[in-house]
Amino acid sequence: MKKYSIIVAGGKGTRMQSSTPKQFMEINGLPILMHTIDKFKKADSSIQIIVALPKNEIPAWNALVEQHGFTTAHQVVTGGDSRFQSVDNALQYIPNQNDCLIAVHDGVRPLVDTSVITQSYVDAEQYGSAIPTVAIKESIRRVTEEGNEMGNRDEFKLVQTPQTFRGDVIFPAFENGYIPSFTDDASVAEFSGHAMHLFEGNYENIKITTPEDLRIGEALIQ
Ligand SMILES: Nc1ccn([C@@H]2O[C@H](COP(=O)(O)OP(=O)(O)OP(=O)(O)O)[C@@H](O)[C@H]2O)c(=O)n1
Ligand SMILES: C[C@](O)(CO)[C@H](O)COP(=O)(O)O
Repeated sequence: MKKYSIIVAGGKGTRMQSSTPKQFMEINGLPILMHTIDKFKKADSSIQIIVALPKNEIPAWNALVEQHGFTTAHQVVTGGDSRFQSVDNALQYIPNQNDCLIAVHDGVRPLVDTSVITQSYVDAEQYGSAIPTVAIKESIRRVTEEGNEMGNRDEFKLVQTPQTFRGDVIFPAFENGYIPSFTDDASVAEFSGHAMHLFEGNYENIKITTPEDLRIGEALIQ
């Protein structure tokens, strides 16, 4: 089956509180988004990469590609107002809806392990979906109206990306439309009636969201 990757980088990075979109911020001299794109190329050079960017940031991205001599092949598409919309826009650029595997990955997760990318395609072909998760290491507490109470961490997993799907699962799910409680692609696919297949992610695969995450990224990226 043909493999695609939709790398979503259409956000504003509000929580990073930086004038530069966080996906363009540099770690070890290279924009985060380029580190992320290169992980997919390294995992499997046959993967067709689609990158969703805010419309007004596309010229800046093109300038960065030029500046860094970035040659990894990718198709740039316009993102949307929500992550859902950015994925949905990118899906329109994939022709053979039923005969493909599509990994959706956050542009700001450059620390994904290539073995996790590879595994996600293998598992998605077999199960229809492949969602990387890791166990919670800390204790958790449930916030209630009265205060808070202990929670059972064995009932939860932390969810990462790439979230990978067969075309026959992801396309109909996104056609059902958006509801505000969707936080990822697994929730979209689950809402359309599919059970999600989980597999082991890698702990380093953090989502660079707030300034301290940048320091972790700097320490871990080779
Ligand atoms: N309309 C949107 C919103 C988010 N994303 C992407 O989804 C990923 C995860 O989102 P998040 O970390 O929340 O990024 P931002 O939305 O940019 O950050 P914030 O919520 O702090 O504004 C990021 O790669 C982001 O660029 C996207 O493609 N389109
Ligand atoms: C998709 C995701 O990274 C999985 O953990 C996460 O749900 C994105 O959340 P955000 O609030 O849109 O960053």
